[in-house]
Amino acid sequence: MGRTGVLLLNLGGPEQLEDVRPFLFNLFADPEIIRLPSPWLQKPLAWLISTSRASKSQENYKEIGGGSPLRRITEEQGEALKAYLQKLGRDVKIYIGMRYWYPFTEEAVAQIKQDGIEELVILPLYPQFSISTSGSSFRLLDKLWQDDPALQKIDYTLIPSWYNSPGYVRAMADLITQELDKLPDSNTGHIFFSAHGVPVSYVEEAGDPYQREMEHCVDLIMQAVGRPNDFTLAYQSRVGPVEWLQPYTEDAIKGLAAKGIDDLVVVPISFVSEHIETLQEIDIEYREIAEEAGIEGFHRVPALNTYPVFIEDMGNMVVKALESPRKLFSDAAQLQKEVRIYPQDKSAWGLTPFAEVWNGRLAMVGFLALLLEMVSGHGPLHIAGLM
Ligand SMILES: C=CC1=C(C)c2cc3[nH]c(cc4nc(cc5[nH]c(cc1n2)c(C)c5CCC(=O)O)C(CCC(=O)O)=C4C)c(C)c3C=C
Ligand SMILES: [Fe+2]
Repeated sequence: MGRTGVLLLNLGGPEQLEDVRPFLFNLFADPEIIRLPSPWLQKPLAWLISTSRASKSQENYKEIGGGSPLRRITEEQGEALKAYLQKLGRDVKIYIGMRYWYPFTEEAVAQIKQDGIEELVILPLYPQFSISTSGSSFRLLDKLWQDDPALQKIDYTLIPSWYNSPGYVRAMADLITQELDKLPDSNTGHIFFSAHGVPVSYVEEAGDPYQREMEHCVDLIMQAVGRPNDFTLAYQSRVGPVEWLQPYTEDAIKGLAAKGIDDLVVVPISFVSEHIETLQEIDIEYREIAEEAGIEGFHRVPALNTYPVFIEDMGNMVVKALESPRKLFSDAAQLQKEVRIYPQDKSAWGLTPFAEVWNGRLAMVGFLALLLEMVSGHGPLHIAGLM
């Protein structure tokens, strides 16, 4: 058996307040996050949005202690995974590749190369596939692999999504039932799945399987919970002026309050670690909305973090992948056929006269928009919901 590695892919988050603006720049510079008709606009727009959004975003990070816990938790997950694999007799090196902050995916891949890894399992820490998350990381890996013949020698297996993996479903059901059992009447708590949203166009135009996988995932978890409780799936954290998947979490909470629901058991479902959208958005913002709307019991199911049933499931997925190398890769190839991940590839590249004129005009508009924002605090980016 050759040297074996597991690459855990994640989003990354700012560790201190000074990191927030450059982190946001990296995020918005990704065409899988903001889809523009021309790649030339990507960086100017990323600069504009990150500059104008930074202070509001910093306020939110301040409320959770000044930075994201994502790196720490991902490292803990990696250590727990390594220990579990060791128990199974597998000596595996774990690498963490974040998409928008340290340790960057590029650094992890350079280390994998330096360590002479021969067999690699690539495991995104997103249970459901989205163009905007796992898709973006896969695209980056694809580019790194294409540019480097040494990487092409690695025997790798990519796990595109795993929302239906039995251990993951069981782990989610365990944490939900533990929370339900704290209620005076465990059968009446309304189970409220709050998933990170994506724009509707990702699903309807680009073929993102995210919503389909999310709905299937919720059904599987509810079957595993095996209780008579009612449930809702809603989508949170929308950014910008376009339509995102509905129902929106805040509207769904208000709707349930109007129906007289007393106990809401909120389940963060699209992500396996605590992060700003659980600790700030759910625990502070949505709690306030729920309480103002008259819901007395707002309970939150913790994220999986290093919950042993979940870590063991990750370990079992890794072992399965190692025992059937490249088998799961065909799923990913199929996925790439179904999902139009790279719409920008279709547009003409190069500094054509058309592109030059429009980039110049848009840069001027952008600059004026930013000035207006800064002077008045009520410019077009506020109106568009990007600040
Ligand atoms: C499955 C999870 C996620 C999906 C889908 C997703 C899509 C998505 N996100 C944005 C914009 C932002 N995301 C931000 C932070 C952030 N997002 C996720 C997860 C998903 N995003 C995580 C784990 C984090 C990091 C949290 C941390 O602890 O630091 C942010 C920055 C925070 C903020 O300013 O609100 C933005 C912005 C878009 C536009 C998008 C789909 C197109
Ligand atoms: Fe996000």
